[in-house]
Amino acid sequence: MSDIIYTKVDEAPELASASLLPVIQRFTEAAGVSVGTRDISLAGRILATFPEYLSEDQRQPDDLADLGRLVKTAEANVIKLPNISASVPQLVGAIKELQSQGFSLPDYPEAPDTDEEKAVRAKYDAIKGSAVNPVLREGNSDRRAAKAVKSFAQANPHRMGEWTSDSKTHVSSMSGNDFYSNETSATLATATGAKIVLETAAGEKVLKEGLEYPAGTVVDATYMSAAALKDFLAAEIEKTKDQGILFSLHLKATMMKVSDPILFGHAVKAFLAPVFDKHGDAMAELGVNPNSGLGDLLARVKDNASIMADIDACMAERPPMYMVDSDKGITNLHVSSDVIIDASMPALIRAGGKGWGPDGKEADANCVIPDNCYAPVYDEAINFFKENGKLNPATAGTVQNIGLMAQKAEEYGSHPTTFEIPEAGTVKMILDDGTVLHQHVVEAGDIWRSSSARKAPIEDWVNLAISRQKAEGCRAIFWLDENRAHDAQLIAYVRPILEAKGLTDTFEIMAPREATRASLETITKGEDTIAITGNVLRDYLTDLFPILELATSAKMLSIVKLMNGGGLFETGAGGSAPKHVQQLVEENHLRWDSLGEFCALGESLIFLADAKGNGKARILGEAVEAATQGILDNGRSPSRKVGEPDNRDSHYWFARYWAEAVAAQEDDAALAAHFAPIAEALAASEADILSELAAVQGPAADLGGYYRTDPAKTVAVMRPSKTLNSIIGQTA
Ligand SMILES: NC(=O)C1=CN([C@@H]2O[C@H](COP(=O)(O)OP(=O)(O)OC[C@H]3O[C@@H](n4cnc5c(N)ncnc54)[C@H](OP(=O)(O)O)[C@@H]3O)[C@@H](O)[C@H]2O)C=CC1
Ligand SMILES: O=C(O)CCC(=O)C(=O)O
Ligand SMILES: [Mg+2]
Repeated sequence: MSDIIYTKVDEAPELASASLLPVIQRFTEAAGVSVGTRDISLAGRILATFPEYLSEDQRQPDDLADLGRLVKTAEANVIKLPNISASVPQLVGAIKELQSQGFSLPDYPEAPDTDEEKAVRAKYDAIKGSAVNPVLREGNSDRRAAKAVKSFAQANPHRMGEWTSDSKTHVSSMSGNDFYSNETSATLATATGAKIVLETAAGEKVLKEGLEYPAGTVVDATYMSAAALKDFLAAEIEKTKDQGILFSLHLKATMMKVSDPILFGHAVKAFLAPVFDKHGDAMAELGVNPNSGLGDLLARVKDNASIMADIDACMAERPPMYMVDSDKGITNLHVSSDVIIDASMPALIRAGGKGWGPDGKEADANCVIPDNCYAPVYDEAINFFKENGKLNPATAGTVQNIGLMAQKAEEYGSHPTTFEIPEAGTVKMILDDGTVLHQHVVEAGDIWRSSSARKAPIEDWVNLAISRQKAEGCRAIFWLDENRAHDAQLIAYVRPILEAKGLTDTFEIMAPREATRASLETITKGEDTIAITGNVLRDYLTDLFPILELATSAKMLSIVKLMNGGGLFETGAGGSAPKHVQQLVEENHLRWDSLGEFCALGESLIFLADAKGNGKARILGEAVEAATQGILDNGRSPSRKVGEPDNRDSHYWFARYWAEAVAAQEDDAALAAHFAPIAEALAASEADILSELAAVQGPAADLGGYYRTDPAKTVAVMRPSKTLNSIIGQTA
């Protein structure tokens, strides 16, 4: 096993790796540190799942399972880049591409019938959505902007859209019968097994059995009423039209992979309600599944003139929709994975409450976020900016995050314990001793979910928050709502730990709405605060605040202190930026910023130095920090425009600053001597390297695939400088 594992992923970060990883492997070799890879890409995970369909030489090991074991050991040192959490259209796209590349994989069974089809579907469904992060995250999360990154953002503030008090942008959520209002929660006194059943007039149907919870686990259950959701969506569509603003829906269908595609499907149905009323049967025959989005729907009905005419007539009556890409006519309801609330809401807030309309112009929007668990965060942020005007990134303090996520804590909606209820009845969670822990009376179509958080991760999270607050000395708030069932159980864990340590006055506990306001007030004053949150708010806030403070979450330091002693270093807090790949393919310019990778690499090397007593690794790690500073100080980050320096140029500068920093240090003369000629060669060849890199920009680039690019073509595109390659050498 290599000392450090660098994950192979998809899209923009994977392209960046083709250029950056050879530098990392070459430089770390000098400290006796090996950097290997494990494939967690969507394509790689698909291939690893179906060996029986592949020839011997096409088969791939199950690297995710391997990493899942590694992160439970003290030896783990993993640099984790963002990977695709696939929606169904993305999964189907990846399968088609792999089939076209000669992998005879089975099709994704849309409506599985035979036992074989059902088995294939179950395997594909396990790959869907957020299937990687919950396996690797065997620790809680510590996300913040490194000091250098925050200072740089203050000295070079990005443009922010203006907020005015008359903005019509607002958040709309259900008035009840949602996950928030129906939640029940309990902490288990002893370890137990459990099952989930649906009792109907016809008898008992087991939804899930074999659940096992250790003592102290907080177990919740709740449901959203489909009828209430339907009424809510219909009313919001009308209200949006009356207000003359854009209709927008914000969900996280990738991470909440069971619940949120269903909510998304309800919105598609509500928007096209008259069309579904009239043509429902014909559309079902054409294979339309509203959960797959408007894009898939249109592709299936395009040859039916009568349905198309009714769709056009319906859309003409509807409010304009918030667009993902107005040039290409891609709406908010086209593909569920295109609108990811953690990125979409902050982008809209950063823009002064504006979204793009179908006419390509900016407009105010109704931000529909059906459930009330976390919608108040965005609602209050919008209220705050309407009252106070936009945030000033030059003077704003920072909101750091300590997030509960270890051992699949609070994996709402992505759980194997989330169900779309097939028929009316009572859902019960029954413990092994017969106790009914939770029960809800439900109707057909309601979405019922249970999630849990174990005792050890909760205690670890509170202790991590205590140590981070001690290190920073700033305000620290537990974002917990005492009126919410689940949060009340967590508060019962938090208070005694704080009391026992005499820290009750050091920490505040506030509901998300109040905590949002308090945090915005704090950073507006130029002060810092730590948001100590559950898993979903960890996700939401580590995009919201970075996007306001730094323009992007790509620059975040994202450390997962694994509970068994290892380290997992995530890069940034954002995703895999599909738009960046598109630009590279069209005009050979990659605007992906690898600052997240640089930060993670520095942390990983210093962690390795501590864990293995490797002094050379520490020197390399400290030099990475100096190089990252150099990138910022000298403005070497990628530009967004073709013809200007891109990701590849930034890697050249990173390699050069890194080599120069090692060559300049005096603690290890041998290491300095090893790096001096590399630094000199990089400096001496600056003009040649930069002109070789610049020469390739402009024309289209061929990667030989999207989900599984051709390795040789990718290297040719991402390493176009012969001079740089001769200094760095080949990938190990
Ligand atoms: N941890 C993980 O594994 C995560 C995976 N994802 C996955 O990523 C995909 C895309 O998600 P999406 O929500 O659109 O989020 P992204 O974070 O990929 O994109 C939002 C926007 O942020 C900017 N951005 C993000 N990263 C960088 C970077 N390194 N350098 C420069 N700009 C950056 C880009 O803005 P611009 O276009 O203006 O340049 C981008 O379009 C999905 O498949 C999703 O499932 C999402 C979140 C986390
Ligand atoms: O796992 C995912 O799909 C997304 C994770 C994410 O957005 C995050 O951790 O910030
Ligand atoms: Mg996120």
